[in-house]
Amino acid sequence: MRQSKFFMPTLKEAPSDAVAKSHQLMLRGGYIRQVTAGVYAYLPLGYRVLRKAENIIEEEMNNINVPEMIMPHLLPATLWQESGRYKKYGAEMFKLQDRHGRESLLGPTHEETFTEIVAKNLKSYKQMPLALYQIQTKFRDENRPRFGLLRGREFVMLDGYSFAATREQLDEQFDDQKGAYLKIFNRAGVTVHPVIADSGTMGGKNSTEFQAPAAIGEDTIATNEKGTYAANLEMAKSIDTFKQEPEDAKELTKVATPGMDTIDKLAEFLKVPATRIVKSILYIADDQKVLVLIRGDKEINEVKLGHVLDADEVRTANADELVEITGSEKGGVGPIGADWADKIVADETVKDLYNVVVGANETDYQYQNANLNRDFKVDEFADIRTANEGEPDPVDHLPLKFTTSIEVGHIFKLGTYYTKTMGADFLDNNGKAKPVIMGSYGIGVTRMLSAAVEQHLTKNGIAWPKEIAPFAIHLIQMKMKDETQTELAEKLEKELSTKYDVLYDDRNERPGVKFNDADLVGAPLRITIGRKAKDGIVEVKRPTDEKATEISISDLDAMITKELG
Ligand SMILES: O=C(C[C@@H]1CCCCN1)Cn1cnc2cc(Cl)c(F)cc2c1=O
Ligand SMILES: [Mg+2]
Repeated sequence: MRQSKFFMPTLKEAPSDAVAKSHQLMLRGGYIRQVTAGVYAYLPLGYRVLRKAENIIEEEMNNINVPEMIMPHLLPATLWQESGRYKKYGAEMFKLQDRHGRESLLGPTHEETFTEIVAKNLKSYKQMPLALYQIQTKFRDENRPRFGLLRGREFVMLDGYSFAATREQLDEQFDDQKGAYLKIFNRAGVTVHPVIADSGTMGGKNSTEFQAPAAIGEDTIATNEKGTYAANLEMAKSIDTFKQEPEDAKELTKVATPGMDTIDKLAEFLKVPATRIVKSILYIADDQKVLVLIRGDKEINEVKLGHVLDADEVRTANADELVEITGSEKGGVGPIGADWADKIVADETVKDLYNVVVGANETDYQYQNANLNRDFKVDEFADIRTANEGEPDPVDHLPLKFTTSIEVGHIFKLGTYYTKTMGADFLDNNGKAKPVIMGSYGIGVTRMLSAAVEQHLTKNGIAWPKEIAPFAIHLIQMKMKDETQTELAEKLEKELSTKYDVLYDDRNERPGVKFNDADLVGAPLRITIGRKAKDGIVEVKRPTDEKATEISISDLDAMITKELG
């Protein structure tokens, strides 16, 4: 490809609102251009990378016998009303009306569509297990699109769906997909950890996320050094190492603690450790008042709490509700005499405590020497705490390490939620009607490209992993008027193009411009044809090399084969 013909508008500086490095580089390198908030055009350089990633996906899906298809982007609301999800997603769903006033939407994901078009056509167990996938543009009206392709409002997703007659078949399909995903990320040069993840509103208990470590990531994962435990912090479990020596129950006493509205202040004021304080937070779960207790040195994990409460909406009571319901402001709420609570849920760490401090349900008053069962009850104990870095993991009891990461994939064992609500039954081998069992699987393809850049930054640009690099070889000629250089450059372009994607920088630009642009293209191998062409010498450089090295033409092929395969 001649660079003089390759539309690649580079920028010296990225716009100030681009904060993520991958966003800055994709703008500066002319990979993408924003059309409107969170919506991008993929220019030739960006599109080449996108197509390479999609090709890897197509090969790996082929390898597990999962055929590709594509669903419409424009969907009827009726489909989502049938599954009961139309009203569940608010502003994030792109809704529109067609000319006949029919409610429609731009697909944010396609569980309903695959249930309608595929699951409803599977009448016999003999037709399963079956899986299909698409690489398709999704629309989600993110409130704050940011970081370029990391969080856009229109993005490319690989989404696949599996259909099974039995749980065992689903388990197998899930493992096949997980294996294929690990190969896809590996070939795309994106380091990922498969982690235990929250299934959110998708039903089913556990799902697996593929998390790519990167400083810009919005997620945190907890892993141990042996790699035998990895979970999204929303779900991570840790062993509580604190043990309080048993004590005789002392007399319950009420104490004034004016202005002590944080655990640290309270601990200081009463001269007790935070582990002798039990925090009480009032939650409104759907319409239930749930008092949640946790030891003073721990934090409530609201995703875990949500699983325990099994409610659609879980939120903390606001200041007014707090006073109205409990009679106390924040910090003074407690479990003693809390008859207003529909339920009292406590983290497991509250169980083996003696003579603790709890709110007296009166602003600025606490009880000391409160004891479980004598002074207050707990309806349910559960792990609702956020794990802390350094605490032992639940598998090998090794210290948990936290890593900031980007969610680039998420796979779910959906079960029968969609097929039950939308009526996709099949006849099993006993002729009994049963709902098809589904799985759904996804990779954020455009997000994955940004993750690849975040993981392969160089001082002045990108070091693309070779399988998704926009070009494998970047030929740079120093002086376009030099006949010898042109002759060699054109010879190399012709020969190398038979085996590799070659970008030949034939522009009349100064060397500095050419090299700066080459840093942004980030091809695994840069070959410079300059003064020494007449001696049969060129320079080669990888994006991660500090500087170029000279090599004679006769050694070039062997070096390229070693470098690029
Ligand atoms: O998309 C998934 C689950 C899996 C992920 C892998 C590929 C198949 N889908 C979860 N999710 C996320 N955001 C959404 C936003 C809107 Cl507006 C919506 F209507 C639905 C969803 C939604 O269902
Ligand atoms: Mg997810």
